[in-house]
Amino acid sequence: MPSTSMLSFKDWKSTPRRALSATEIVGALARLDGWKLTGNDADVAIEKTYTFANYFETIAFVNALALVAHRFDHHPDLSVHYNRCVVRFNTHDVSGISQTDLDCAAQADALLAAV
Ligand SMILES: C[C@H](O)[C@H](O)[C@H]1CNC2=NC(N)=NC(=O)C2=N1
Repeated sequence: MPSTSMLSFKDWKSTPRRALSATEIVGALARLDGWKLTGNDADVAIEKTYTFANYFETIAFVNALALVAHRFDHHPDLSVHYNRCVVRFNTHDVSGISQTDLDCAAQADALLAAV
């Protein structure tokens, strides 16, 4: 029986990842709020800046995002400031952007949809 633990990520680890095409990335970003493409070649990533009222809220978001990263076995680069956090996702295995990056971006947004 599959684990229903919120800490489980084995289903995601078994999902093969492939680099999305430029057309696929542009189409997907149009359906996400505030995410943009940055960098190029091996440094390409999708990025969003989340702003908060204060440091406590920023860190609470970072901690919640850590759970998403663990579940997906996919870990964003974070730039943490007093009232904002810059989140960057890319997929090392494919040297580009994969569906996992987009899924994690949507999950990051969903963390804030409830508050
Ligand atoms: C072995 C492990 O699944 C991989 O190294 C994972 C870990 N976390 C990751 N995080 C990100 N952002 N991109 C990856 O390609 C990636 N790969």
